[in-house]
Amino acid sequence: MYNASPDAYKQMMAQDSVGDIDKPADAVTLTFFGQNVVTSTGAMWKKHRKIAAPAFNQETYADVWNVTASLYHQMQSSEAWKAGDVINFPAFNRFTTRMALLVIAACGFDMRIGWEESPSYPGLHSTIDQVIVTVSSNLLIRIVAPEWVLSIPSAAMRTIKVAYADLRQYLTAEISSKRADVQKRKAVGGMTESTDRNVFGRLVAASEAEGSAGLDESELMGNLFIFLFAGHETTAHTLVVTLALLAVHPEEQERIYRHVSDVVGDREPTFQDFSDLNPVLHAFSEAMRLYPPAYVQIRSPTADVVIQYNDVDRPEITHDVFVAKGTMMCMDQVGLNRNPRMFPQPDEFIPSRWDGKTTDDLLPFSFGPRVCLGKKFALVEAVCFLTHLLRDWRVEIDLSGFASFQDWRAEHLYPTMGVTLKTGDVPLRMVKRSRC
Ligand code: HEM
Repeated sequence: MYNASPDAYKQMMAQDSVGDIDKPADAVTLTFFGQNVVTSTGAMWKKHRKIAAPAFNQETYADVWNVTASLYHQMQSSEAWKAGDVINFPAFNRFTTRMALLVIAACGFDMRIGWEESPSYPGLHSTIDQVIVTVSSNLLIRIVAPEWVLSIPSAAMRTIKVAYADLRQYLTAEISSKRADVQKRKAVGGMTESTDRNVFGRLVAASEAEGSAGLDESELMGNLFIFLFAGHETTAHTLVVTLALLAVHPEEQERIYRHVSDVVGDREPTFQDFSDLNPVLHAFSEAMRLYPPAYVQIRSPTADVVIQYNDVDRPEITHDVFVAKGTMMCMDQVGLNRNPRMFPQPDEFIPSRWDGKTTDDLLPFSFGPRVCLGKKFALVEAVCFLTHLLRDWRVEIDLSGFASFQDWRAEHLYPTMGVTLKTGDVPLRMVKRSRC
């Protein structure tokens, strides 16, 4: 059964894993490093969520802002950004991917890698940032292909196989070093460090706990992997799409620029500004509505359920839909987010449609008890990055060779559906604003 009704989606997801709706076990595929908070169901999911959730707090979000801002400034000082006042980037998504990866590495794992650094670790075949990018950009092969496919003697398969082995080796070494660190502090009765409270610290500590509250080694590994992956791909793609859509809607971009200038003037934007930067947030939300990265959620009722929806022509009338136990439900995020009943002119980029709405209305992050754990993390990172960039640069696209924006969009913003929904390389032109 396909669902593109936001009302029905909210009703179903409100019961997700706590009522009569659950993830069907055979629809879950990201378990090759071990069960984790995304893949597990029932009591196991509750345990994983309880362990990881406290790591997502105001202290973390302030860190996300500061790390993103610092990486932005480092990026600005790098060679690629010194090419002049007008710079053409053939694949701007590489910048947003690197940004999002380094932010989750720093704020989730305390791996503080500079913009131009590529740390290598003993025994790994490439630098750790390359390893993570190779692993996450080849997830689909890993999911759909049987294990033996990785042994096919081809350079591509070897690269993937080696990257997976390297990531496992790296995470194992990081776990040992974190454990040794915590033990040392405990032995001298020392205080816990703030890094013990980030998601990595909490997961490692939980792996030391005994009984049903603890994580076994495979669950620990599974969660570390999922946070690295979920924590960067989705944000990176939405960021580049936001910039491309603002490039073809210069009036929206100018509105944001004026707002940012009014709020922060010439000073450095800070985390305290976050709640005053709604136009930036709304541009990101609107891009995510049009291109929802997690484009489908599969659910199945564990008992017969009844869903209500309002009549299309007479919304005051409610209909019941009976959904039998075991029905496979495909929650279609593209359909939900382009449903004209909730989003008039659904295919248009209209950031102001989010004015007066709350982030509960942002269905691309899901809804209910299993709403995305990294939602605010992603929003803070996005608002910080976009605020800095759009204040310093005007973003444009090069339409030469294209009859219209539609043609450009069909070529460069064509979504492909792999593990997440993403586009190919997005070429963008940056034109320096006079204040920098
Ligand atoms: C634009 C960015 C993001 C989008 C659109 C997004 C979207 C989603 C969606 C739709 C789900 C529900 C999936 C399902 O139930 O089948 C989800 C779950 C999750 N996300 Fe995100 N996500 C984003 C960023 C992040 C970040 C930055 C992190 C971590 C730092 C993260 C961590 C998680 C986790 C751990 C879950 C599982 C929650 C649970 O099942 O209890 N996400 N995300």
